[in-house]
Amino acid sequence: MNRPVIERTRDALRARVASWRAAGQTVGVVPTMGALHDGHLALVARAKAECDRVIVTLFVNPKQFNNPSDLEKYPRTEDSDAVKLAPLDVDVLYAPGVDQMYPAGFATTVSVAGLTDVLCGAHRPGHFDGVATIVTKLFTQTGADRAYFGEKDYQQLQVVRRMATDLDLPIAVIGCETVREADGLAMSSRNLRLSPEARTTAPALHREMRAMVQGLHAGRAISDLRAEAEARLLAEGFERVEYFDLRGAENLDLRDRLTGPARVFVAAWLGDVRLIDNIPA
Ligand SMILES: Nc1ncnc2c1ncn2[C@@H]1O[C@H](COP(=O)(O)OP(=O)(O)OP(=O)(O)O)[C@@H](O)[C@H]1O
Ligand SMILES: CC(C)(CO)[C@@H](O)C(=O)[O-]
Ligand code: BAL
Repeated sequence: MNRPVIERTRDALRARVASWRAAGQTVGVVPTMGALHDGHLALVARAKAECDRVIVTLFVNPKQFNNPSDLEKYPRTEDSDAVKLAPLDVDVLYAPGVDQMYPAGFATTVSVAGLTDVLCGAHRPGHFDGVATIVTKLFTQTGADRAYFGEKDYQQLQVVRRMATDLDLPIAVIGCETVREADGLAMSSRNLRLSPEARTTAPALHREMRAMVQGLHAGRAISDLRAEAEARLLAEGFERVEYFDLRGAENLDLRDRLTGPARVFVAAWLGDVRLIDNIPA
């Protein structure tokens, strides 16, 4: 039970990884923006089980925030994050400053076409360019063999897989199931910003996704199911539903019926918090 060593610079991180490599050890990385919860810790536990050494990264990446107020309000809890990682014996918490990741003159963007045009990509302009750019840097800086991402951010997982394949990055991208609260709400750092009342409303999102999947299996039309789900969410106190779609699990192509592997995806605003979730259909 040790708090992880905290590294702040790419060069110090690389020196440490080089010493592990010299000893023939494998390295796993879990990229995060901090405010750690049990969803993150499940990724870390899986990495620990599969790799000799584990790096958790903590960087609130300004380039992926399309909304300045969202960036400003993003929870920052590095000290308690380090405490939460101690029982998992994580080797390094890599928490670089913005100057390490985006030094003066930084001018490169990694952009994945197609997959990023839909769902969150359509509603958060520039978001996935910011994610793909920073994840590319985290992969090259850590030199990890395996990287762990949650299915809660399913579109992100697919974008990162595409990017790693297309750029021949020598790293395996592993997707891990969404960890939920007992009432079905997907764990998320942004849940910390829900008012107590909004927190009691939030599990409706998961309930409505399950109702949608049940309805689809019963042969009902997606347009009717979507209209009913949206009406119920608005009646329960959600301000706005951004999308509520059935899409192919790999290419995220829009579907109007169940054919092959597919998932239901939702994004909705509750107060000033944007919640996203998805489940297999
Ligand atoms: N409930 C969860 N179950 C499994 N993985 C998760 C869960 N929540 C987040 N993750 C994963 O943890 C990694 C880091 O995510 P991040 O730090 O953005 O946390 P988050 O809870 O998703 O925060 P946000 O509120 O920004 O969505 C991502 O790969 C993300 O998919
Ligand atoms: C992958 C990630 C750490 C990149 O900043 C972020 O998008 C996240 O926390 O899911
Ligand atoms: N969990 C995905 C990161 C973001 O919403 O910016």
